[in-house]
Amino acid sequence: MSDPILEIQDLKMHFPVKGGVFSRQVAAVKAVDGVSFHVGRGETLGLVGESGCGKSTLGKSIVRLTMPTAGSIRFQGLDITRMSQSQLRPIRRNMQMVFQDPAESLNSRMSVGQIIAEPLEVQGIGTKATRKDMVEGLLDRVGMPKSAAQRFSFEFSGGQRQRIGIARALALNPELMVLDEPVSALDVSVQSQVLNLLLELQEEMNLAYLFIAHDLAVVKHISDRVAVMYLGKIVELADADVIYKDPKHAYTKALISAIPEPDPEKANQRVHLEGEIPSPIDPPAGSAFGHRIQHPRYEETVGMDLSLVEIDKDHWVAADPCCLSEEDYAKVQKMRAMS
Ligand SMILES: Nc1ncnc2c1ncn2[C@@H]1O[C@H](COP(=O)(O)OP(=O)(O)OP(=O)(O)O)[C@@H](O)[C@H]1O
Repeated sequence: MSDPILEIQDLKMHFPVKGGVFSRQVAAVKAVDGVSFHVGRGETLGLVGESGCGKSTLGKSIVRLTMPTAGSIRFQGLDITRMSQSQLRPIRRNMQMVFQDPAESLNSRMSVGQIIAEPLEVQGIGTKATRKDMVEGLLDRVGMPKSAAQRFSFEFSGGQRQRIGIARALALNPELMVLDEPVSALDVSVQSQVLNLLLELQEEMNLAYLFIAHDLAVVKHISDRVAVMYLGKIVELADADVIYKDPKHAYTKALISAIPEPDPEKANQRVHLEGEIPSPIDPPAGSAFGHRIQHPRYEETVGMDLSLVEIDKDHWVAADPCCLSEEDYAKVQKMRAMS
């Protein structure tokens, strides 16, 4: 394993739900509910799961756009979980976030040059003249002409706007980028161009990526490891090729089978995801996926420890009898007893 740049331990982000005449907290949305993982230097960890499972909330907590409810975030060995905004300022140089919708995340009243130069200005880097050179260098790095600096982001296509967003995130020479569905809003042909750009930049700058996506197809080519998230928790985590070739969890298997398959015979073997995702306000007491698929062993899982167990080397899966084959569940129990 490469040296971890980011270590997340039992992270929780619960949003209060207020009600009644006194607007008191009556419940909580458990958007992220006890997540642990690490990202190595220069590594890409893909984070996948359906809409609403807590991926964006997790990404925003990691770059501390929100203050997590519990758990810890260590970045470059420093505990940043409860740091104030002023303490975070020097750290933000090294960790940046790129958002899904380039149109929304780029200020339409600023020129592209101003957008890219803004983080440099905030950090007090360079003079106006040197920042101009830096902006041109950054545009060149993401495959855009220097002349783009004088124009506005809305004058560009979706793919070009995402390149501008990436140039802005690169301005401070970060070591970690949290990429929240950076290609989901783009056409398939443009997606692969932006993914290739991210791969090139990673190689050049030894960048680490936390790459968030809602389907496994997008993260397949870019990730070293993949974490699968369901209702605020990680249910499986392993090397990318292991996740695709030997998935253990029923939810991972369902996500894999949703990847478009040109071979009609294989396409027929699709596992359809049935039922509704349970609410993160009132999650099931037992297996959240078992509850969704109305698994006959669901009741057994109420109050059970369903946390991750290392079933094979570096392959972690939730110890959930509703979601594993009998053989894998027996193995998981054995591994847990041994640890
Ligand atoms: N500020 C907030 N206040 C209350 N609930 C929130 C807030 N932000 C997110 N949530 C809820 O937390 C849950 C997780 O949302 P989140 O956006 O993190 O999921 P996601 O997996 O990124 O989904 P998507 O891909 O649709 O963005 C959802 O139920 C959402 O409604």
